[in-house]
Amino acid sequence: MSTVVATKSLSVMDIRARKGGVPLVCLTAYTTPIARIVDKECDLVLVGDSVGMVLHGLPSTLPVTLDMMIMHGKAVARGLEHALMVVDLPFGSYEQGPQQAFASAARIMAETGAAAVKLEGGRRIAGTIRFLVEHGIPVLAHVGMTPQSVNAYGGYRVQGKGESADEIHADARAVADAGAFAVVLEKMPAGLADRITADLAIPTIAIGGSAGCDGQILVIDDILGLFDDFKPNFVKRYAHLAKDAATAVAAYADDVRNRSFPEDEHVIRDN
Ligand SMILES: Nc1nc(=O)c2c([nH]1)NC[C@@H]1CN(c3ccc(C(=O)N[C@@H](CCC(=O)O)C(=O)O)cc3)CN21
Ligand SMILES: CC(C)C(=O)C(=O)O
Ligand SMILES: [Mg+2]
Repeated sequence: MSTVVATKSLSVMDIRARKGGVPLVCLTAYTTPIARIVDKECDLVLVGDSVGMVLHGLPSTLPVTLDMMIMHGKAVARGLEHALMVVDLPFGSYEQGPQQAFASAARIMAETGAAAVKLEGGRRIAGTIRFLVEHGIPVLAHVGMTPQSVNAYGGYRVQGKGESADEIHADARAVADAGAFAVVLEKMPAGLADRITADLAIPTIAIGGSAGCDGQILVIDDILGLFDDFKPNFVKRYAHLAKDAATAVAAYADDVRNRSFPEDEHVIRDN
């Protein structure tokens, strides 16, 4: 009989308890092989609606559907043993109110095994967050620059500069009061991210925030150098895999044209 080491995966309570502690390591994942890789280092893995832009070539996250999120959620779940899995509620699947949000979130949880969902918005969505939490669905909130509002912003612009800092701070407070177990702070001045982090009792997870936040999250393809369409200033590339892939494809193409591939070891002989 094989010995199975019981690897208990992290819960939302474990994430919540990391407030003020060792920073939470978070990344996105969309596929099983990448989930296996990030699971070894991450506390939280997000199946982000960024999947639409990163893997499907869509111009924004707005066309991403609930069915797409569920398909990628199932794939990621197969690769995780340790990290907490969170799935984004896509644009159009929750804004009508608590009932619509619950139906969408319940499908995600039942069909993928996700431990929580993430939705974008502050004060305007706080009632929905409260409803989900009261009905057993943990929520990761997301305030600041929320990409599903790109058309309202007129671009992926920094939010919370100057006067509007207090608006973002009020949004963060509202989602924490509504029962979110943590909140993503996206693309805002570091000073504001620090003030929110000091004020809230729940962990803040930054993407374009501050090193003082309780955790950091980035899109996996961005850190691997696999996504080249744009590079937000908050992205740090730790590898250049698109370049490596292009080099590999060019070498294969050369080999095929010169008949250097296949070699002896790649062909089947009769005896
Ligand atoms: N690959 C990827 N990384 C992300 O962080 C990400 C996605 N996709 N898709 C969904 C949203 C969109 N996000 C964005 C998108 C653009 C900027 C941004 O700063 N854009 C710059 C242009 C950068 C460039 O062109 O190099 C801007 O000034 O609008 C920030 C966050 C964050 N999310
Ligand atoms: C970058 C994170 C926060 C996200 O929402 C996504 O990947 O969709
Ligand atoms: Mg998202």
